[in-house]
Amino acid sequence: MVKEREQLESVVVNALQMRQIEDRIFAASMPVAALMEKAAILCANRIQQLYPLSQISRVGVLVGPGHNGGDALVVARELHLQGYQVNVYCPIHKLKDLTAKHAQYAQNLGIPFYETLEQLYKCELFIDGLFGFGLTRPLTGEIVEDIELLNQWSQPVVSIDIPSGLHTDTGEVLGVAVRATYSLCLGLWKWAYFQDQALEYIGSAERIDFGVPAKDAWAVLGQPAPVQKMTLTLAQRFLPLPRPLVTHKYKQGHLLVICGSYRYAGGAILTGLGARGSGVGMLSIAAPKSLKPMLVNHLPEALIIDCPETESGAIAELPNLASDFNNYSVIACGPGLTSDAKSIVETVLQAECPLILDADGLNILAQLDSISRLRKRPAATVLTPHLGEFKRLFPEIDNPHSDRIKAVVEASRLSGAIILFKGARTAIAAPNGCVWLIPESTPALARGGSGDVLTGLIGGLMAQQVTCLAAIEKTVATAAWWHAQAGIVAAGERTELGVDAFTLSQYLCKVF
Ligand SMILES: NC(=O)C1=CN([C@@H]2O[C@H](COP(=O)(O)OP(=O)(O)OC[C@H]3O[C@@H](n4cnc5c(N)ncnc54)[C@H](OP(=O)(O)O)[C@@H]3O)[C@@H](O)[C@H]2O)[C@@H](O)CC1
Ligand SMILES: Nc1ncnc2c1ncn2[C@@H]1O[C@H](COP(=O)(O)OP(=O)(O)O)[C@@H](O)[C@H]1O
Ligand SMILES: [K+]
Repeated sequence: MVKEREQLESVVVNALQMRQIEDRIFAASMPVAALMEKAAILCANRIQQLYPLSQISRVGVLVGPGHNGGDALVVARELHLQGYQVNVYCPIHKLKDLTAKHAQYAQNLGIPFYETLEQLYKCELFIDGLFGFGLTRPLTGEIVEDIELLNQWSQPVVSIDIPSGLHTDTGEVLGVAVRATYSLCLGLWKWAYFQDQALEYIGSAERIDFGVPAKDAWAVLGQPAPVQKMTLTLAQRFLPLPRPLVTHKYKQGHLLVICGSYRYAGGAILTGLGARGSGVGMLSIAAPKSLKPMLVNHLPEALIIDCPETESGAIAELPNLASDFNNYSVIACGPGLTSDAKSIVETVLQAECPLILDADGLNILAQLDSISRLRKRPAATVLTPHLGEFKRLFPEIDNPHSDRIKAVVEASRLSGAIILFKGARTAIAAPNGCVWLIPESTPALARGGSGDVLTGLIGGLMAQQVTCLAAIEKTVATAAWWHAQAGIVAAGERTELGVDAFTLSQYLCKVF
């Protein structure tokens, strides 16, 4: 049972799936009112922990017409019974039956209901129960003005299930949305919590586990669930630890990194440092020959393969390497190559081992119009685009930022590759339909070179796990989670301004 609850923590659903799971619970005779009571009492308890009566007393509760409003009224009732001064604002008068019952009871308890939001301006805390996952069309009219007013005020806001006005799946703002301090996601994590465009509305995210039966979740989603968030427990499970006692360097994976140019020399170092952080057994770096002294200086453990250079200082060719690709477990190619290294990417695409393409590797892939070739490769390909690279690679996918989860799934389907779509909430999709979401990160990582560290880390982890390649996407997601956590730990110690890419690489070893 414990394991099942733990598994449910990593499940991420869309509104339709949540509705289907809920319908199964109700069909099995759970009373709707009892489920609401359970979920909302847990919310009330959490709100009291966050904002104890000793610190605030006056609470404004915003109640919508559906069951999100019903939840809010249960919270209002409980806080009132605990001694908070609760004021309710219920802008839409036509309520669903259960919500109307709770409104009636709250009024009978003597909780005051007000006609305008302005009348609640003295409240020290707001509970947002206007709309939950039932919101599908844009908000209009007075409610828009109410939410705009609430957003202008400085009091904390706790949103129940999701900030009102956000689309549960895409995280899109439907006209206007509440900017929450905390969002208490009910039951199972919803997609919006992992969509970049929703983040500034969600505030701190918490899940309220009201006991969704695992069998209902698996019946709707299948098992394992197709969309999951990475957790510490899972990341630890997917790491190549413990190492076997009897092993040697080549058994711990041999990563070949192909990167750098005279112009972008640092990209080669940072990718190498990311690989170093992964614990990979052997690291080889193919780079323009003029970079060799510098690379040896920074990465004495790496084998540097010095390559002839173009006039512009890019790698001109890979000496003897093309025939030797079989010596490597994995190849990571791209950071700092410049667009002059086209032939290198062409050559690397012929390698028979798993391949990670990043940065200029991706731009060249787009220029070569070679996405369709990836499917013919005998081993897995991992592409790690940020939004700009994503658009160049997949021009047929409209507005990928407007639903990053859908976009990454589509990109993986189109290319047959594992796609890691970088962002504030990085999303990873595999051709088998599995999606992994990275639940937290830090804007400290929005700095040149942090992606290079990630490429090395992914490559190094994959190289160590090359024997279980059925689950490459798990390894890629573990690397992305690790990278984000290193950023969080580093920013915690050094502020968000203190996490340059080199520093980030030094924090990788502090995460686990
Ligand atoms: N899942 C679970 O396990 C549990 C779920 N629970 C809770 O139920 C919530 C879902 O409840 P819900 O289905 O009643 O929908 P909700 O989000 O309250 O809003 C729908 C209402 O808004 C209305 N409406 C829609 N758009 C509108 C617009 N633009 N402008 C104005 N009105 C608009 C719409 O009206 P209609 O479309 O019918 O005209 C309808 O009346 C969920 O988020 C969670 O909090 C918990 O109680 C227990 C466990
Ligand atoms: N606002 C943000 N919040 C969290 N992580 C971010 C944010 N912006 C960027 N990142 C992360 O930083 C890395 C940047 O990679 P990339 O854009 O390739 O940079 P570079 O090419 O300069 O190395 C990615 O892993 C991305 O997910
Ligand atoms: K809400």
